[in-house]
Amino acid sequence: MGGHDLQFEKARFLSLALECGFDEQSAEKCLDRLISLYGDDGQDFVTVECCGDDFLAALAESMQDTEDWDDDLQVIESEACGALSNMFEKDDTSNCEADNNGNARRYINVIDHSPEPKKQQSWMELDSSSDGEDPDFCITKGKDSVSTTTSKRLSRSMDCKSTVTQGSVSSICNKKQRPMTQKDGPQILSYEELQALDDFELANVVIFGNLTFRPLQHQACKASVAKKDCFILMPTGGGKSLCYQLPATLKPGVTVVVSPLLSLIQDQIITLNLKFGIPATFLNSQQTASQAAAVLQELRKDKPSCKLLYVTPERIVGNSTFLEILKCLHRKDQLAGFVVDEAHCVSQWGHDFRPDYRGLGCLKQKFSDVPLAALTATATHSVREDILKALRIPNALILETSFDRPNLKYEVIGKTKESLKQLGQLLKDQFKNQSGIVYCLSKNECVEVSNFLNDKCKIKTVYYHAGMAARQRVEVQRKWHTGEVHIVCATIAFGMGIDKPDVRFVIHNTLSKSIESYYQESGRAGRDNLPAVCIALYQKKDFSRVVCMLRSGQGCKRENFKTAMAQAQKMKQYCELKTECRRKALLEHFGESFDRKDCKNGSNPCDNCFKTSV
Ligand SMILES: Nc1ncnc2c1ncn2[C@@H]1O[C@H](COP(=O)(O)OP(=O)(O)OP(=O)(O)O)[C@@H](O)[C@H]1O
Ligand SMILES: [Mg+2]
Repeated sequence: MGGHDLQFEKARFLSLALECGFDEQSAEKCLDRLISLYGDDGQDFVTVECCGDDFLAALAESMQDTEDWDDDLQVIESEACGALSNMFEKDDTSNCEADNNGNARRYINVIDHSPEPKKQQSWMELDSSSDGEDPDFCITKGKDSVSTTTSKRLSRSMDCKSTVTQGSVSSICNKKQRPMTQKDGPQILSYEELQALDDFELANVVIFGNLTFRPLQHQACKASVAKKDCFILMPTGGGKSLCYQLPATLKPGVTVVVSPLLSLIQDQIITLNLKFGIPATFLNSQQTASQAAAVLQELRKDKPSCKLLYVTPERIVGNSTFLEILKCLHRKDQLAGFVVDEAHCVSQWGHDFRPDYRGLGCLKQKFSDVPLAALTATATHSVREDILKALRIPNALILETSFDRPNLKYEVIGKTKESLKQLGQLLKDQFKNQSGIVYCLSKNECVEVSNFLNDKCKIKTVYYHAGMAARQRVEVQRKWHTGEVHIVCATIAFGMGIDKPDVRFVIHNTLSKSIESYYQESGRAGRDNLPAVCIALYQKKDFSRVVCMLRSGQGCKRENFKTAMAQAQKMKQYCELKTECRRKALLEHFGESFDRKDCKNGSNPCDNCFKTSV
């Protein structure tokens, strides 16, 4: 390459760096080092195509970061394990109270998921007063316990006991709750209505407290009981858990659920055992030997009592003891099914690849007749194909709902010079007294943002990141959930297993590292299906910080960095869309075709569609 060409190439490198938000001076220095590294003979290779990524990686490294990235969730994971262990060590009866005969009663929440926006809550009593040996399920009418045809159908396989009084699932008021008024009163299902339900519908009402199914949940339950392999794609908060938890309670035996994080497992185990009364347990590599031994002993019984067993992937892949247990369950006809939750972790092209997930293909290889369900909210077409192949379920029934969340309004706002002031103003103008999350890229950023909002803008906020002590994090979660504080400034550590229905806004103070991450994080808004806003505050400079974070996270693996960069570039493109529909861009990323008119004419058009429609 001649000198002229090198100059030309240098200009291209510099414009690449500027485009990614790096400053010119640092870019020039880094480029000089790169050129000298290749020496005179190797200068032909100094092209953006050959070493653009290496250049960006070196530039990111040279930035002498003071930022404290929050990509190490190990601390939170260890604590989740501790919390889980504690739960199983003490007999938790906090959710129960005694009836007149001294029997423990458990109350569960019934949420009406009718299409009307306002959700109503009522309370239903789970009666566990009869003996525990041979559990039965009965519907009582008035005072007399009448075993109905429906109850017999359910009693064949359910482990939970429930009482539905007055011929209806209705307001058996939880004494711990406020009394109900006419307005927020109970949802009543008449005795006849209950009788008309099929087994799945009845279990959905009685065990899970939902009056209806969401799209595809019923099909997913049916497929599972019919022993079909399934691939379930539903948006964030769409209700994927029910698709395997409900059939697990109906089917004989144990359903083994693979989940990537202990914190997610912790959430599920608590909900299943304490809210729904479904016996569920877990196994993972951080348990003590005696804790694990107790679970294994239970699994070795002829008829284990637990319905769901949660495991992290490393528990399965290459673990011969556990595979033996699975074989033993299988021989006894007690292996009801496998579930791979957050299945995008299987694929290297997904946004959250976990190497151990890749080995889960061994499940179908060893237990070909045991149905496997894979579930995710974020999979592009190629990721989906990759997952089906890796899990060896090429003929799985694909159940897919739209990724669209029509109640979410997507918006990008260019940052001004005083971006924190701008954020404060935005919160005051648009989200006063509303619950929301402000996502930040690093630990120091979330502390800084929270302090600024508190001190300078007089907006009450709290911050959350993985570096805080467990006690503090629990306290932050409590304050936010109870509405004591409306706004959390957090890193991505805040989010796993969060299921707060009334989050009205998610603001990204710094863009996410990929479209998949953005979809997941922004998807925590509006889980109650009411309108909510997802705003990304953007400036080019922030992208260079994302590059620095990716560089620090991917170590020296060139390929990983390259993939991560490609994903981050797409997020950047999303932020830089001038006129195109953001909803369409998000959905098309996941391979879903979408007509822009639906965004324009919908009740929550994205900012670009809103601009062009007025
Ligand atoms: N049929 C239903 N009726 C009413 N509420 C439901 C129904 N199904 C699920 N839900 C509720 O919706 C919320 C989200 O469900 P779930 O956690 O299963 O979502 P998800 O699809 O797994 O989301 P994520 O992708 O974030 O993991 C939960 O609070 C759940 O109780
Ligand atoms: Mg889920």
